[in-house]
Parts: sequence; structure tokens; C-alpha cells
Amino acid sequence: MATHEEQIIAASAKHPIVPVENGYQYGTAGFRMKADLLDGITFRVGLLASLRSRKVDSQTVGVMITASHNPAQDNGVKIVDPTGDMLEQSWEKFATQLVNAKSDQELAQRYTALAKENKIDLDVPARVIYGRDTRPSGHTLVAALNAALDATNTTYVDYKILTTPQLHYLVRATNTEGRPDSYGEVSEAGYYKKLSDAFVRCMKHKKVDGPLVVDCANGVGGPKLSEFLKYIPKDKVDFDVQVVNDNIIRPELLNLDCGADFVKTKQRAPPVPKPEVGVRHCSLDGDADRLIYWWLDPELAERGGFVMLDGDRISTLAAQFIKDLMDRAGLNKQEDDRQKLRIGVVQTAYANGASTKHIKQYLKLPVVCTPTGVKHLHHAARDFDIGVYFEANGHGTVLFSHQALSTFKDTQPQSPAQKDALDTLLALSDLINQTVGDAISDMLLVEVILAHKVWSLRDWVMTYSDLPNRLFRVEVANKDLFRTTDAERRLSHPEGCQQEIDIEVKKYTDARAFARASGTENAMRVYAEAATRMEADELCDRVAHIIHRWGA
Ligand SMILES: CC(=O)N[C@H]1[C@@H](OP(=O)(O)O)O[C@H](CO)[C@@H](O)[C@@H]1O
Ligand SMILES: [Mg+2]
Repeated sequence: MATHEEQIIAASAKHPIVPVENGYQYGTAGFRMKADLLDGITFRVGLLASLRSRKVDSQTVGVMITASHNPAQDNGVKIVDPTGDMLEQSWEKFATQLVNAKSDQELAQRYTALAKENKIDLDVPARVIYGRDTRPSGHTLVAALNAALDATNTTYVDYKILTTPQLHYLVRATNTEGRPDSYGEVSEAGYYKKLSDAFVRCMKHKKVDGPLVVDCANGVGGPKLSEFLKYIPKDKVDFDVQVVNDNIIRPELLNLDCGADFVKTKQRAPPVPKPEVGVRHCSLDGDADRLIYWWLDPELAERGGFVMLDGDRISTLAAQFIKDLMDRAGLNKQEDDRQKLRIGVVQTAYANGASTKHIKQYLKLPVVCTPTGVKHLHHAARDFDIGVYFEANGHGTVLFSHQALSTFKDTQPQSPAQKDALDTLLALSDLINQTVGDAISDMLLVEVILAHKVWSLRDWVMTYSDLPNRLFRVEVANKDLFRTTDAERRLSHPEGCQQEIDIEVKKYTDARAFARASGTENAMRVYAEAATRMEADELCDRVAHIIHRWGA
């Protein structure tokens, strides 16, 4: 029988890597690029997934093939850990090492070396499950992945087309099957049943505030949302959803002038289908893990008629609602601070300053700022019993600790109102995807909160006023010259650059600006906010000039 190394060498020869000058790096979103570069990379990620499974006592590891909001010709591949979280950060460098091996032989040797260094027994079973978004290239990448799984004697299940959060759900459900902490039935249908059951429990005696048009970016969210809607019992909840931009037959339409990323970055409605004034809308991204609400409101003229409710808004809404429920459930009353459940919000530097102020001063909750990338937010949110985290772009979720869940379950209610609050908290913990940000689950969360509060989108947006802001992309010769500190809010390098930014920021009212190298693109990003639109634009311009000059 051929050894592992021989099997890997033979299989790898059919999935060659395309060398690039600076090598590949497992980044915020795994490996993501033009799909035609990804065959060899996906093969090698398959090798790592099998090592990872063997490292974690043969638990099931996930692989997701998606490029989210990127154009249709791109694709990407990333690993999901057994808990449903993203790949443990200390393993990202192993992915980078395998992918940058120069030959099939070197690859096989690195594989064996990694196994040895990490004390991985290559004879124990390895289990992997995987899914992909609607991109046509996903099909061939799956073949590369299978080849690696076969070469390493890994057992696998192909879940075919899924949203990214569905795969995360399935990984956690698989690894908790039959246990007291079972995450749900191990199937796509199980995911729909869990969400719809929790939604019905949350919506007892409540009504959804009118129709909702959901723009699915012409991605996987379209068919999956339509499927999910079939699970909602019409006699229990009247949820009038119109699914639009759900054309997955023409792949070139994916993320084209629609979807959450378009809405957030362009700050305008997708042109197609023509949005109706006053109707509630939301947009998902290409793999359905981001969510942005919006509508056209001619009466809010200072917003140009287009009003957007982004990740910061979802996060403040959720934090306030959960805090209020905990008050009503009598859980914030404990005299002893050590017994209190700690609720907190995690944001990045891109969160609008007005949202941060609102959370601190009005909701009186702690706010933590982390570097960009959901893995950082997810990690920080774990430090709370109830950790609410969202990136401004609409990616996020709420994490409940074991302590929080057992408190919700074990508290004996003294009144019907208290019972109701405790039931709702428990139902919310099932409704919210705890593994990763999930646009479908987050949308249901928003609908539940608005229904409980009997709020329109306008009521929601009136909770505070966003500071006008601008996000700008600056191309520089070498973005690596720029290094950040203080959760990316300041530049430590090149020395002297931050001082110049500080001088500009001081010239404006309520202003804030920062620059950082993008982790997903070869460019610098500059963000600025200030009291007025003009000031924010001008400040952004000036900081962009500074970055341009230092980066030349
Ligand atoms: C300003 C911005 O939206 N940045 C995005 C973007 O990261 P950059 O490192 O800024 O390219 O892509 C990340 C992955 O999707 C996402 O987590 C992040 O929020
Ligand atoms: Mg996405």
C-alpha cells in the first residue's frame, strides 16, 4: 500500500499550485482570489483539514468554498473548526506553509512534518464536511478537495450548495449530535427547523411590521431563504417576504449592483428591482453571512431619501433588546457583581462613533474595539456572558455563554412577565446562529425585535444619528510600510505619519480618522467621520493624501 506521502505526491501532481511572487496567505477570509488560481490551493487546504480533524480527536472539520461578496470570477476556501468557529488562529500559518510548498515532494514532507510537530497520529480517522456557494468554479474546486481527502484517507460528506453559516451550523451539529448540548439536527432541514421553531417561539402574540423585500445578491441566500420560508407555519407567524435578486442561473449576476456589500459601500439602493418608496428592504451578501436593512424615505431628506441600517444598528438594537429582556427577567438585579451576567458589545474602528457613544452613554454597556475581521470580534465577544458583535458591514452575531444559558433555564419566574422574558431569551439563543454571523438568522432577530417593540424602520433609525462618514481606498506602492496599533486606530509605522493625521483630525468637530492596510485587497483603507458631511469628506481626502504621500 502506498504511504501517505506517496499518495499525496501522486494526487497533488494533478492539482498544481500557481506560484506567485509573495506567496499566498491564509487571511481573514481564508484564501480568496481569482478562481483559476485556486485548484492547487484547495487541494492543500483539504490536506490541512484532514490534519486538523486528526488533531482534534477525529472530530468533524468543515471546509467552505466561497468568495462571499467578491465578483463571480473569484472564489475562496476556508476551514471551519469543530465548534463551528473559524479555524484556530495558531493553525493559519500551517495553511500558509502547506499552500506555499514549491513542489509535490516538498508538500508531502511539510504535511508529515506538521503531523510530527503537532503530535498528530495519521492512523486515526479524519472527518471533513464541506459546502460551496453558487459560483460555477465551486464544482471543480470540490474535485480538488476530494482528491486531498482521498489521498489522506479522510471520510467526508459533500453538502453541495450551502450558505457559509449553514456549513458552520452543520459542523457544530455534527460534533454535538446525541449530546446534551446538541446544536440541532444534522441536516440542512434541521437548520431550517431550528430557526423556524425559535422564530415562532419568539413571535408569540407579536406581529411582523409589514412586508419585507430581501435582496439576495443573486447568490446562495436566494434559494436557501426561499426554502427556509416554507418551514414557517403560516397560522403561527404572518411573515410576508418577497425574495428578489435571487437569480443563480446567470452566475455573472452574483453581487452585481446588488447585495449587502453594494448597499453598504455605495450607500444606495440596488437599481434592480426598482425599490418601492416606504417598503422595508434588506440585503444579504453572496454567501449570506452579512445583512443590511434599508428603505427609501423621502421625508428623511437629509439622508437623501435612502436610509440604511447597518451592522452597528443591528448591534445596538440587539444589545438594547437583550438588556431590556434581562431587566424584565430580573437578571440584572443581583447584589453580588460576580453573579451578574455580563453583557457587552464588540466593534471595530469602522463602527460609527455615534453608535459607540450610544452604547456607552445610553445603553450603559461596555464596548470593546478589536482589529478588523470577524474572528477577532468573535473571540472578544466570548469574554462576555452575552457578547454582541457586528462589523459595520453587517456581519455579526450574539454569543451566549453556558452560564447565561443555564441561568435562563434555571431561573424560577415569579410573574408571567418574567416567564415571558426568560422564554424569549432562551428562544433567542436558538434563533441566533452562535457559530458565526448569519444573514438569515440575523434578519429573523431584527424582525423579532422590531415586532416586540412595535417599531418601524424609522423608529429604529431615530434611536441616534450616525456621524457622516467616508471610506476611501488608496493604492500605494507597498502597503506593508503601514503598521497599526490600538486595534488599528493608529499607525505606528511609518514613523511620523500618524502625527500628520492627528493634526488634520484636530481641525474638525467630533472627528475621527484612521488608515490601515486592507487584509483582503492590495490597498490602504482610509476612514473618516465628522460632524458634517462636508467635513467628513474633506478630512477623508486629506488623510488619503497623507497616506498616498507616505506610501509612494
Ligand atoms: C472596511 C471593511 O469593510 N473591511 C472588510 C474587509 O476587510 P479589509 O481588511 O478591510 O479588506 O473584508 C473583511 C472580510 O470579509 C471584513 O471582515 C472587513 O470588515
Ligand atoms: Mg460573506
